Amino acid sequence: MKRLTQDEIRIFLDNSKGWNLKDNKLEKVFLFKDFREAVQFINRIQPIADAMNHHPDICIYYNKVIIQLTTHDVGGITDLDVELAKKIDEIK
Ligand SMILES: C[C@H](O)[C@H](O)[C@H]1CNC2=NC(N)=NC(=O)C2=N1
Repeated sequence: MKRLTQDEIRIFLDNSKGWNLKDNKLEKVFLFKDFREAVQFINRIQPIADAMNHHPDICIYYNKVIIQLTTHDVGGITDLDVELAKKIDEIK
């Protein structure tokens, strides 16, 4: 994995929809009809995250899911976080 520079992070944010920088993590808020759909979304993330061995921080508030991405092993944002962000966008 490769830690991203601030410029590389900015390029991803500028070219993505809904991802922001929060506490030095990539963050996006996803809204659903209800809790069931929110949980189903998280369940679709699970096999992707396990296959990558890279896992999101997730908060769920009824129909709102907040995904935060950082690489805990290096204490920063890496290419794995951007890769996972793109895969999560694909399954929304
Ligand atoms: C031991 C295991 O491979 C590591 O702890 C992996 C698991 N998933 C991970 N996920 C994330 N987001 N960051 C990590 O550093 C990380 N490390």
